Amino acid sequence: MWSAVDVETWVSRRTSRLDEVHGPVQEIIGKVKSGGDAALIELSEKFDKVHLDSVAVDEDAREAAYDQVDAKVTECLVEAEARISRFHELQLPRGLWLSEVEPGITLGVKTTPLSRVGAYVPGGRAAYPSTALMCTIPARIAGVPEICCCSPPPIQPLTLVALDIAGVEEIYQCGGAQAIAAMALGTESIEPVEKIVGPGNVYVTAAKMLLREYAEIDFPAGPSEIAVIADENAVPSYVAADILAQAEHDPHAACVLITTSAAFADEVGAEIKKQAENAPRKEIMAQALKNSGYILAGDLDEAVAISNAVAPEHLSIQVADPLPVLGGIRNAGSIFVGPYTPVACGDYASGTNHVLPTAGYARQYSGLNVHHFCKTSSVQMLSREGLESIGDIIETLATAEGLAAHAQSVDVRLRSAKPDCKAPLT
Ligand SMILES: NC(=O)c1ccc[n+]([C@@H]2O[C@H](COP(=O)([O-])OP(=O)(O)OC[C@H]3O[C@@H](n4cnc5c(N)ncnc54)[C@H](O)[C@@H]3O)[C@@H](O)[C@H]2O)c1
Ligand SMILES: N[C@H](CO)Cc1c[nH]c[nH+]1
Ligand SMILES: [Zn+2]
Repeated sequence: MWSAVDVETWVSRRTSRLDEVHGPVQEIIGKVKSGGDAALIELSEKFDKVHLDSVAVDEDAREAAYDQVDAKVTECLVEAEARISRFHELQLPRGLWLSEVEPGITLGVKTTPLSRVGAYVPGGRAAYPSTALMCTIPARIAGVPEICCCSPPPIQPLTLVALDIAGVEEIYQCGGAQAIAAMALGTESIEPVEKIVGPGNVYVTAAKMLLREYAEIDFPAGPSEIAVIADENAVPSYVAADILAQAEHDPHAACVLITTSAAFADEVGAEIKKQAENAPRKEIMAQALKNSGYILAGDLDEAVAISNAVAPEHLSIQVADPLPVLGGIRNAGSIFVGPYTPVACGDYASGTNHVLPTAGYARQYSGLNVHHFCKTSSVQMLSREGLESIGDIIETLATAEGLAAHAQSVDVRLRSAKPDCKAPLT
């Protein structure tokens, strides 16, 4: 169950799964496109075994959910909300900045929140109130005025409470690829959104990838993963615990230990066996551990190179001198340094976001943050002096491209008599 794996096999196995479900997911998308709400209700019966009269969740259901949630859990969700908000507020870009880069030429950037976004909160194998917070708080902080959320039926009271704490009022009970299709294409009840964020299983992720023509997405965020870089100074029981924490999410979760010590790899294997024995989700863990294992590295530089090739969702660094290792990391969704930083800190309560790219996509994507919910427009303001200083460049290049009207738009200003108009900021 715990054995050595080689990098190439491990990396290639993880990226191949989305193609396998393209057929069924296309079929689901087609049904939602033609059938709207009725298709959502039919697909919920088929995949979630739940009969719905309507997909929309009303305010009464949101309020009633509090009675079904332990008060201490609600309290902790409120605490987590505050910490997640604090970290994401630090990311807020300036609404507008302007800078005079040379006399008469002022350039800048105007940042605008998206108008309407959809958050997918998974709910198949576990309730994910923490993900409800992670998906929606950055959107709220960015200033998105309309945030809607879909989660599989029957929607979990925990998810409703978390969404209420995050300030989300537009909620639908609808899961899987059909939820993504509904948010991207729209139905009678659900207005289409500009962008869809949030993790999910392989059906959810495949639908997000296939519907990018209709709605922008965050990134593929599928079954959870962890890579641990450890030397012989690390604590085997801590490393095993972090591996099992991600393994319990999904049979397709994948965990890899990259270590410089074969003896340490064996100790972690023994700990995994011991800790998994009585774990409530041991069957899921056992499946996930089939996708997992260890890689022996000659030294920490090699371990870093292997980790960068893997590009894990979560990277835990458990070595005596972690900062040089951290410095070498190029590809990782979220990084956890030192023995007292379990990945669960970022999953729930430190404040960082746990919606992260999986399957090697940390190579090109960043984890969810406030910038995912903003777009920028560049801004420029030139005075006559500014235009004079670059007019010749514009006219020469426009003429070289055969675009005389471009050249004329400069010429008409500089060669004609100065009209009675005033440039801003002059
Ligand atoms: N990467 C991240 O940021 C992150 C964060 C949290 C959770 N996760 C991951 O999210 C995933 C959640 O998965 P889940 O399954 O628990 O919940 P989910 O909400 O993603 O999926 C459940 C839905 O899948 C659909 N479905 C199930 N079987 C199907 C089938 N045969 N054909 C078509 N559709 C089908 C159903 O409609 C159901 O509503 C886990 O893999 C977990 O590891 C990832
Ligand atoms: N580890 C998950 C991301 O892969 C996030 C999560 C939610 N709840 C617990 N963990
Ligand atoms: Zn987790």
